[in-house]
Amino acid sequence: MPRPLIERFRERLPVSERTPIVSLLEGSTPLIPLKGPPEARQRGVQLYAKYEGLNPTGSFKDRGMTLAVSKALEAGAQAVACASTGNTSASAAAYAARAGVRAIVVLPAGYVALGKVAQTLVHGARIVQIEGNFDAALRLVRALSEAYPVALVNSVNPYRLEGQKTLAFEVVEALGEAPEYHALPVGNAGNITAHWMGYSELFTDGVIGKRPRMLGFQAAGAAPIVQGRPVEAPETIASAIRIGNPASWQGALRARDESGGAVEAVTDEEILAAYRYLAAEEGIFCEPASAAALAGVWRWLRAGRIDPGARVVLTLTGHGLKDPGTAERLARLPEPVPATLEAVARAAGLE
Ligand SMILES: Cc1ncc(COP(=O)(O)O)c(/C=C/C(=O)C(=O)O)c1O
Repeated sequence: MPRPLIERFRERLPVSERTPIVSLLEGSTPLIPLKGPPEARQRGVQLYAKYEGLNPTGSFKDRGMTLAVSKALEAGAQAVACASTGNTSASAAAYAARAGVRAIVVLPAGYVALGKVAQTLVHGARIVQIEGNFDAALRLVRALSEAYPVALVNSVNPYRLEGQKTLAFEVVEALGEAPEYHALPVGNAGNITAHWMGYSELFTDGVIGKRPRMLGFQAAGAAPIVQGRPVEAPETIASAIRIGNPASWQGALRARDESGGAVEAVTDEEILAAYRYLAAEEGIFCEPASAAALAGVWRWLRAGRIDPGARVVLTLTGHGLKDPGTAERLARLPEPVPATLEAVARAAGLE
């Protein structure tokens, strides 16, 4: 029976018996062994998908939000606030509803794609659209949290990363030790920072004898860390990582350098090829941003950069249903056929 994430890893989290636990039984997601593309099988490389789309709101954000909202309640907050149209706001809204406090989401007007915030609205969040840009939205949620009993739950909140580091604990539990490589998409870079925190804690405590090489992948049109400078107008089909100036930039560099890993860019075409492969060949439907992890590892495999026999964990950060727009845009319905057995069998490829 899955337990609240905070209960499972209490001794490694900044909580006490005074911390109320706000939980939707997040975490405990499956680590699914993949058949893998030929380039992996030929080299005896075993890929695993850490399927974070199976969290309560459909993304890894729930790991950080359960802790951030629990700590906000402990501190007497009456509301939580963030500036995000994506998975962060959906998760904040769900956990605020669970906790019985208000969720406030501040967004630049015109930025709001209803599909992206529908989940947030259904959970009862209060969306505030401002006449300003994203930076202004971030500045205003910070000001709210300083002037009112409102907890800021963007990824600058340290409790978010503390909660997200638990993914590394679950991988080591499942494999018995750390994988040789751990790949994931990089947007604000909170997640790669948190993964590295988790593995480093276990390494320091002697639970694991080595840490994985961290492979972070950005979209080519939104790759500030790869380019070494902020990207003014980031562009990619992977909307969740369309970020030009990552909040945890330094954390990503630390994970890359201390692990002997890399932060590289993959194209939207490579992302979509990995997105289609995971759904059609492995039965795993993740959102485009998540598929960047496989896109990058696939490129490393083709270049012979993954050691033969290695184990590679891919963090698939969100469920494919979180971005139905992309799935719909790629879908092509075939022409109707006569309602006869012959026509249907032929159309189904049985003849
Ligand atoms: C599915 C999915 N995959 C990857 C990322 C990148 O993680 P970070 O590198 O830790 O930012 C996000 C991030 C989304 C937000 O930042 C937000 O929703 O505000 C995501 O939703």
